Amino acid sequence: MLIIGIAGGTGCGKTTVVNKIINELPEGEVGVISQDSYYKDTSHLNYDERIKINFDHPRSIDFELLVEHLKALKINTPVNQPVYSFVKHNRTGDTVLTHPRKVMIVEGILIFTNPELREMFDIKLFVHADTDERLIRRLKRDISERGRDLDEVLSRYQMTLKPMHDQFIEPMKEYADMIIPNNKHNTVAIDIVRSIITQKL
Ligand SMILES: Nc1ncnc2c1ncn2[C@@H]1O[C@H](COP(=O)(O)OP(=O)(O)O)[C@@H](O)[C@H]1O
Ligand SMILES: Nc1ccn([C@@H]2O[C@H](COP(=O)(O)O)[C@@H](O)[C@H]2O)c(=O)n1
Repeated sequence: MLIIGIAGGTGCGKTTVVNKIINELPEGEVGVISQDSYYKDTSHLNYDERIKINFDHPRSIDFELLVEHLKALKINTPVNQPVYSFVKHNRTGDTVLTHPRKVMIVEGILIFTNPELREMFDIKLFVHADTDERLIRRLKRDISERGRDLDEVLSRYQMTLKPMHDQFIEPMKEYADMIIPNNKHNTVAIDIVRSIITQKL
């Protein structure tokens, strides 16, 4: 199994890049695990307590479960990926049965911060988009898809997102094998990654 890690700040385009990579590959050959599915369970908290969580800090992620799942997939065992709700700030209780594939892509803002997980990646990619571009994209996406409003996005940005990005995410570029510039849609980089995957299939 080839395991590819794709990191980068919120709104840089990780999900978009992954979808473009897999869209033109044979179905069933490449699997995806999203770090977002592994936000810790917050059922013990009420909604007002949940919205105060710093979701840009590594401690908000259940890395133990993520590593356990990736190890299971490596030995050909399917896993139940949790489903996460950005509206409720919690896991929904549903899971998605995820089968092992020849190539597994793991994507998420903080995936290179955990040494055990980082060591599991055969290839590490970092998607870069400028800070202002990412904020604009995040605003539009969170308002249209994640049940947020302007104030929510901007206050989260100032209070936690930006400081955590500077402290934990940007320094992870150091570990990347390749940085994908994504201020504009980058078809060349996507073709390169797709051809690396195709060689493995
Ligand atoms: N290169 C790009 N140019 C313009 N918009 C983009 C680009 N890449 C992604 N987007 C848009 O930005 C938003 C965030 O992208 P997404 O892939 O969800 O980012 P991430 O997974 O890194 O948070 C989405 O609405 C997506 O359509
Ligand atoms: N309940 C939550 C959980 C996470 N976030 C934000 O999601 C961002 C990471 O996801 P991307 O798809 O954008 O990479 C991260 O910056 C968290 O602030 C949230 O808003 N609410």
